[in-house]
Amino acid sequence: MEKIKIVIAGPRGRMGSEAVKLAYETPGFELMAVLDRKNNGLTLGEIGHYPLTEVPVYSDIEECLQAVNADVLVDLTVPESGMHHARTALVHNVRPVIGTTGFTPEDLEELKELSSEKGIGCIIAPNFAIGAVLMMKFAKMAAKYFDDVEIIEMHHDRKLDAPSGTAIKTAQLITEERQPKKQGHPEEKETLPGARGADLEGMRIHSVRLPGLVAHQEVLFGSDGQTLKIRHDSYNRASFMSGVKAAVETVMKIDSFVYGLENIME
Ligand SMILES: NC(=O)C1=CN([C@@H]2O[C@H](COP(=O)(O)OP(=O)(O)OC[C@H]3O[C@@H](n4cnc5c(N)ncnc54)[C@H](O)[C@@H]3O)[C@@H](O)[C@H]2O)C=CC1
Ligand SMILES: O=C(O)C1=N[C@H](C(=O)O)C[C@H](O)C1
Repeated sequence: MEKIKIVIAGPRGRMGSEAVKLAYETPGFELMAVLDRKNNGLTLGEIGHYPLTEVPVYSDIEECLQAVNADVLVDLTVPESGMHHARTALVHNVRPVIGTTGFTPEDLEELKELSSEKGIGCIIAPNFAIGAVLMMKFAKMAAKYFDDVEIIEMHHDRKLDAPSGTAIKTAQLITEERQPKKQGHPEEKETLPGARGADLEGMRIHSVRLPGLVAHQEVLFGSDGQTLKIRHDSYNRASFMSGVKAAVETVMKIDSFVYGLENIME
């Protein structure tokens, strides 16, 4: 079987470096190039710790995709670059697998349209960890029975976006079951702004940032006399890699836009 030819954006990052390892170690994958903000013209071997002396580094995606024959672009960067990379990949008929979070609803709509115009797969995955995807599915199930819910996401303090992509996706899945409802006391007042967290249709989302954390989330449901807590913890970035692998394999087989790994899990 032919190998899946991959370009990875963000190879020096916490996630990108794990993804490089995955692409390098997976027999069915071939790492064709990486996209880095700097180091254009060098090789991956020269900028990282890998014996990948043949893999070229590009700083410009247009130049990269013209020079390299790729099937899939994996992006693990920042929202502005991620969006530019995903859009450009689709234009070049390269299938995006995007783990970068912080996209706006308009960004997602644009990628959905472009993917449909091109008739090729595009996967946006706010969380690649199987446990986190299950947490989101369970939260959606529970929302059918509980009207009151608060999401507490906890991440390392190098994270740029808040709330996390996972928290937003969880909240969106919950809204598919829950009617909008203002939670808490009808006359509650914040004496310190932000104390009650972000508000999505009346449900509250809280973002904790601390050194020492990796990626954690609790979904707390409450009703008369009982609470239900659904929690997921990622203790390292390797926890995301089986999901990245599954997304790369799946994006080759689909011809549509997918937002969230729960949509491709069997
Ligand atoms: N979907 C998922 O399961 C997960 C998603 N993430 C998301 O992935 C993204 C990256 O996270 P981390 O690896 O922790 O961040 P990081 O800060 O460690 O890495 C980001 C990398 O992107 C690079 N970069 C920025 N602009 C670039 C450009 N134009 N071209 C090429 N590279 C560029 C930076 O130099 C940096 O090395 C974030 O949006 C984060 O929220 C993180 C963990 C899991
Ligand atoms: O930045 C991170 O670390 C993570 N980002 C993703 C998100 O925003 O949900 C996924 C995971 O939580 C780790």
